[in-house]
Amino acid sequence: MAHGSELEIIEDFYDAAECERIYRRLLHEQDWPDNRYTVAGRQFTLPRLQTWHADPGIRYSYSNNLLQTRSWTPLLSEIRTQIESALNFSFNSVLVNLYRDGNDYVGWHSDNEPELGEQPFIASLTFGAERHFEFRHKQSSENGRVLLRSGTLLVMQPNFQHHWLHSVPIDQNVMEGRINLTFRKVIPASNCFSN
Ligand SMILES: O=C(O)CCC(=O)C(=O)O
Ligand SMILES: [Fe+2]
Repeated sequence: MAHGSELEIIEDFYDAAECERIYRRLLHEQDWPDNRYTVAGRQFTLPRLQTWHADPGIRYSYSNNLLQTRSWTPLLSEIRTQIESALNFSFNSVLVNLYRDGNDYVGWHSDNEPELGEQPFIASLTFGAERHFEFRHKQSSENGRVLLRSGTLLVMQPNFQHHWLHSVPIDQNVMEGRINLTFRKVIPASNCFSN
């Protein structure tokens, strides 16, 4: 595929029994906020539910405009440790998305906020319903999609954010929920603006 090594898909990172256990725990343990937000005086409804967890001192404009920063739950910490040792990389934050059914989605975007630095490396884990993850090149007409099954680890190399947009579109055949975790490394503000 054209995206080559920019996107790596590791199926069965968690087996079916672990996926079931993790999905249930996340669904019930996360204190899901309302998805109606007011930003700059304008109200909008996010087409999914989200929570944002980060190490102390980590600020992220996307989340701070929208979401309060929460501490790591024991389950999220456990998963972080497993992802970090598999990928040999340390993350300091995770965005948790709940797609309640196939009507919930995320529109076209790339995860390239300045706080993620020049080389944003993102690890994404899926639990629950399978959904398509679509991508399209920012300059050319190239595009593609992969089916993300429960337990799949998707690794987005920095160039993926540079060259491609991605989305998880509406799929009206999907009746079940899906929880996606994207582990990120936000550069602390003090380093971001030095020199
Ligand atoms: O749910 C997914 O697979 C992708 C989520 C995503 O793109 C994001 O949180 O930035
Ligand atoms: Fe994303």
